[in-house]
Amino acid sequence: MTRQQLIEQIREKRSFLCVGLDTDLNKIPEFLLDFEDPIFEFNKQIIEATEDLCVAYKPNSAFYETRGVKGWESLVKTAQQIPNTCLSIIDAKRGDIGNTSAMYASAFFDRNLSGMSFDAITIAPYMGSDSVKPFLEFSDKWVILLALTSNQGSQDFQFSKDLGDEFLFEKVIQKANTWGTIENLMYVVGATRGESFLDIRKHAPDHFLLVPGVGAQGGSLEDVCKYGMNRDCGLLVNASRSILYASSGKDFAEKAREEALAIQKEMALQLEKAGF
Ligand SMILES: O=C(O)c1cc(=O)[nH]c(=O)n1[C@@H]1O[C@H](COP(=O)(O)O)[C@@H](O)[C@H]1O
Repeated sequence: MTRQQLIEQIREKRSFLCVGLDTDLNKIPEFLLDFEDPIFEFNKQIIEATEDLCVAYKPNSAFYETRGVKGWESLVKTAQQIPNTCLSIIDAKRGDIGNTSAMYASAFFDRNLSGMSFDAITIAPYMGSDSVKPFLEFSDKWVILLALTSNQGSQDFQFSKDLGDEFLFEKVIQKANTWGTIENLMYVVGATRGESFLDIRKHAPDHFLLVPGVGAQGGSLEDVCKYGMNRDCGLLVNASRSILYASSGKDFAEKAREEALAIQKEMALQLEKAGF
């Protein structure tokens, strides 16, 4: 999915919601355990219940890898289930020496090899340009680079100023801006970082930002929009647990839809306010 197509989806659906598919066998409704592939069945019903309300889905690979071969099969089927009106993001946080990154890239981008062809992948920037470039070499694919994460530990390195008068996350963005373009590179910025979006937008005014941390982690959608929205919206706001596990009963998909709808309505207001 291109940047322009993504913007069109946001405009049409009045939403910049990304539903995180962090699907945990211990948290899904018990009756699904009778299905041959409970994780896939859960994802399928969540996708069917929310696809008109969101513009992206983000399975986090950890939740699938933890189940070995079975989990990998659920992930492949889930990837194929994501409609092409939504950006498909694999949250794998990869990055390694060049030839290894090339293997990771084909694992998630090359349908002929792996059965999966995600539109985008999350990448850690720590190993530098040659660890990121193999992902950027795939045409029509996106790298979503960790810039300022939502967790407490982001203080350890990302807010360090040891290299001068700017934070490390600002240096990461400045450098990475030379690796990709606004057409194939996004940054992860946690919703829990409110006013830091002003610093991010100084360095990346036009990039899309993937913003996890609303819902279960307590980030404010209003602040994210106030400080982070640009003229193309420029935001994909992720919620995982608050949507997926809105109910643990038979009505889980319906309740997930209600939760997604509440977020979408707030997003529509914010888009309206921004004249988008
Ligand atoms: O890259 C991510 O998506 C990510 C980055 C970050 O800074 N914080 C963060 O929570 N995430 C992911 O976003 C999702 C958040 O899930 P919930 O807190 O349940 O909405 C999880 O899959 C996290 O791994």
